[in-house]
Parts: sequence; structure tokens; C-alpha cells
Amino acid sequence: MALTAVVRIPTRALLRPWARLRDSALGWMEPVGGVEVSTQRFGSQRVLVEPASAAGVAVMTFKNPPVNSLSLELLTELVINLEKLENDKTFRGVVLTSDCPGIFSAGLDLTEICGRNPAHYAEYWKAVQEMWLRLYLSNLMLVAAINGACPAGGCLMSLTCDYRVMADNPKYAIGLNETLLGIVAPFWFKDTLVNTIGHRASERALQLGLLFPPTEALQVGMVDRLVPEDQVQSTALSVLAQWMAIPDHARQLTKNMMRKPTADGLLKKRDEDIQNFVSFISRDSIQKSLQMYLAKLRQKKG
Ligand SMILES: CCCCC/C=C\CCCC/C=C/C(=O)SCCNC(=O)CCNC(=O)[C@H](O)C(C)(C)COP(=O)(O)OP(=O)(O)OC[C@H]1O[C@@H](n2cnc3c(N)ncnc32)[C@H](O)[C@@H]1OP(=O)(O)O
Repeated sequence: MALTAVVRIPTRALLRPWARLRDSALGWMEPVGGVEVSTQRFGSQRVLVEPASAAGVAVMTFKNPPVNSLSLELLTELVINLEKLENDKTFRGVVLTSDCPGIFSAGLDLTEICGRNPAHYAEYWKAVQEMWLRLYLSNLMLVAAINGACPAGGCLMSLTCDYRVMADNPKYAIGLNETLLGIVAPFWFKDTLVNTIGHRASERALQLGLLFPPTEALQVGMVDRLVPEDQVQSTALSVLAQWMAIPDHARQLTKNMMRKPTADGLLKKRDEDIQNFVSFISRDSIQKSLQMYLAKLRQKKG
């Protein structure tokens, strides 16, 4: 269903983005002459994009049941939808969240890295790299609304955001738990974590494959705020409203200055990183570990 509508926001607010927050706080919503803002919902099978009620903000919801594992399809759709948002200059901020109850994302889809051939591993890893690069270097303000479990690749995805709001439910945990699966978080996963929580905490978390419950995640700095589960998205939106008060060009240049050196680490050796991944993941011992881990996950129910 096309929900096309056009809201006009005054050009002065676009030229002075921080004015929008003030104006809307004053109750300004009158459609007046200016630039058109599309309020059309778009997206794809696994990624829904809906404009939020605040101008310039969208909510991107992942819906790849049962656990939002990052399949090749989900990764591809994510990148395409992010690009659409970036090309539509009316959007300045995005909340990333999940449609799967109790799960933000289970991380990389284990069926993509287990029992496949080297060409598939290479294609998949390229898509994982692309997801990270696009999110990490996005000019948009990204806020993760973590409404459930957030292990490994799910945690990485949230760490690419500028701010993380997590549901304060001790059943949920977040972290880079790769070592528990007998695999290794690559250097750019590690760098993203170090940039967020520091070297010592990262070293401990990565070696032990720690999955932090919300209170500990907040203490270590892996998430920025805990709220009751039913307030995760609304809080993420209000955080975005605060960030929107900063002029875009200054914030974007600052973000780029902070993140580009880390991203360059991968950009300089993408092909080498793919080769490393393919040869590591193709090892018999690694495949056995992954098969055992998958079997345990599947047995849990039985
Ligand atoms: C030195 C050089 C190094 C170079 C690089 C080399 C290495 C590569 C590094 C790769 C980095 C990897 C990153 C990752 O993200 S690996 C994935 C890690 N993810 C996890 O460990 C999470 C596993 N899942 C869970 O813990 C739980 O499923 C849950 C997310 C907490 C949800 O729990 P619950 O609601 O109880 O659901 P179920 O466990 O019953 O799961 C439902 C079905 O979903 C399947 N499932 C779960 N997770 C995944 C997954 N990640 N991929 C694929 N499928 C998954 C699960 O098997 C169930 O399936 P079933 O219905 O068929 O039984």
C-alpha cells in the first residue's frame, strides 16, 4: 500500500537543521512553502523503512524471522535501503530496530558460513564487509533500538550506530561471542569494539566471548542507555531529535574524522580479508565447530 503524502517543511529549517527541533518543539507542523519531504513507506521483504512522525527521521525495521540472522538477502536489502535513505536528502537520521520478538539480530547467518563452497563464502563475506562499511561511514545519524538479544554480527551492526538504546531485560545479552563458537572476530569487528569500549575491556570481552546483560553492557559502555522494553523505540527517536539539533555538516565531518581511519583499515585490504575469511572458514576443524554449535541451537527445543 502506498502511503504517499507530502509534508512541506520551511526552507529555513533545512538550512538551519537545528531550528527544526526548536520549531517542532513549539508545535510547528504547518505545511508551508519549502522542500518536499516524502512520507512514503518503502523497503523490501526483510527490511521495512517507515518515515517517523518527526521530519527527517526514518525507522528501519529488520524482519527476517525467526531470529533476524544476517542472511545474504537481509544484508543486501539493508544496504539498498540505507542507500535509498542516504540519497533522499530529506532524511537525516535512522533508528534501526527489529520486528522479531525478543531478538534484535542473532548475527551472521550460520547457514551461510557452514557447509557451503568457497565462492559462496567469498560472496557472503563481501556482503558482510559492505554492510559494516556502509553503516559505519554513513552520513546519517544512526541509533540502534536494541529490543532483544544482540550477539556477534548483531552486536557489530549496533556498534556501527552513533548511539545504542537497549531494552532493560536481563534475558537479553549483547556482545561479540565469536570465540564461544570456535571462530575469531576479524580485526575490523575488534576495532569497532575497541573504538566503543576501549582496548582492555575489548580484549577481555573478545577473548572470553562475553555476552553482557543490559546492566553490564551499560557499565562497560557497549550501550548508551537502558529503558523498559516498550520504550526502546520512542527513546531512540527522542535521542535522534537531540542529535538533529547539531548542524549536519559539522557532525558528519566529525563522525568521518573519528571513523575513517578504522574503515580505511578494511578498505585497504578488502580482498585479502575475504581470502583470509574463506580459508579460515573452510577449515575442517572450523566447519566441525560450527556444525556442533548449530546442532546445539537446534537441539535446544527438542
Ligand atoms: C584469524 C583470521 C580470522 C578471519 C575471519 C574468520 C572468522 C569469521 C568470523 C565470523 C564472525 C561471526 C559472526 C557471527 O555473527 S556468527 C553468529 C553468532 N550468533 C550466535 O551465536 C547466536 C546464536 N543464536 C542464539 O543464541 C539464539 O538463537 C538467540 C538469538 C538468543 C535466540 O534464541 P531463541 O529465541 O531461543 O531462538 P532459537 O535459539 O530457538 O533459534 C531459532 C532458530 O533460529 C536458528 N538460529 C539461531 N541463530 C542463528 C544464526 N545466527 N544463524 C542461523 N540460524 C540461527 C536456530 O538454529 C533455530 O533454528 P530451528 O528453528 O531450525 O531449530
